[in-house]
Amino acid sequence: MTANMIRGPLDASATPRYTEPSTFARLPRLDEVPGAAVKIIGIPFDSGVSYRPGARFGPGHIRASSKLLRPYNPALDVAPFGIQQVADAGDIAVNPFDIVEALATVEHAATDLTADGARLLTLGGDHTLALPLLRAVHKERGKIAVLHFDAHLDTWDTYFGAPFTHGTPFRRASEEGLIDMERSMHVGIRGPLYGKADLEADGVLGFQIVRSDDYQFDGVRSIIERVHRRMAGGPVYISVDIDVLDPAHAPGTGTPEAGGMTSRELLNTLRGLVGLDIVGADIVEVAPAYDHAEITGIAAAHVGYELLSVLAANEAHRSGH
Ligand SMILES: N=C(N)NCCCC(=O)O
Ligand SMILES: [Zn+2]
Ligand SMILES: [Zn+2]
Repeated sequence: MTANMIRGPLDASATPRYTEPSTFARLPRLDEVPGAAVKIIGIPFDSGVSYRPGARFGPGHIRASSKLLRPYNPALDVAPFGIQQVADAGDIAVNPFDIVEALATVEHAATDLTADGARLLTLGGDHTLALPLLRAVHKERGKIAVLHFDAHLDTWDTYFGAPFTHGTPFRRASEEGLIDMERSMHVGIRGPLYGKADLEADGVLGFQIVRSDDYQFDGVRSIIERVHRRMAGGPVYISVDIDVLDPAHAPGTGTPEAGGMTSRELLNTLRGLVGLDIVGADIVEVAPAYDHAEITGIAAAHVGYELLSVLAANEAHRSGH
């Protein structure tokens, strides 16, 4: 596709920002364009949560909070919607009463949406969704490194005997052999655990941990270097649980933990990922009922914008634009 055929966001000086049904960043819907290299997909599912419900309303809230995003990202000197076609593919309708069925629906929809080689940016929904999204990516690319931003490990075994919950996706994914355990990391971990054994069990799986406190003691640059040392040289899937941010920066989430990173630290970390082979990403656990003044929605929208900017910068580099 040539550059002048690419459709970008609606022009805010011609169509005010608060008109039109919401798509992410006011991008076109997938059915309005011939195809898209990057597809944004909402998954309104929160049947896997252990505490406050409400992340099923995350996709709509993130879209509503993304209307102010502009086409040029000066931090990376890139136009995230101008290098390749990005489109909003709407929502996947999933069964809220049957988690196993919902996960199968997500896996199949993600497989269909990426059959043409497109990459997915998923708006959740709770963190259970990372499992079917990794299953779909694994079918295409084999074992993938996971860069997991979260206050929580999400490698617990079961909750009330249930294997598929928002606290267990990365345990199930590693058992299923989807993850390259030599190259995967949790970033932003903090807060009380059930016991020291949680960390030991996670270490046995093979994740490396960057603690939230490392941001204070080591700084963003050194963490970006750690990520590249660990993850370069193969496919990387990025999963962003919005509770990686401090509740001051993201109150609208189901299992908040004090002592998290700032949105500036997270956005700068994401900008540092240019050059990694990013095969897909998700933003999960946005629960608008606990949000105020769109604080969490705006943070999530900017996380999405930076992820799209990294994909665009990689594509610009690849195609020599
Ligand atoms: N927010 C996510 N994904 N997981 C939190 C699980 C914390 C718990 O119930 O102990
Ligand atoms: Zn979490
Ligand atoms: Zn999580």
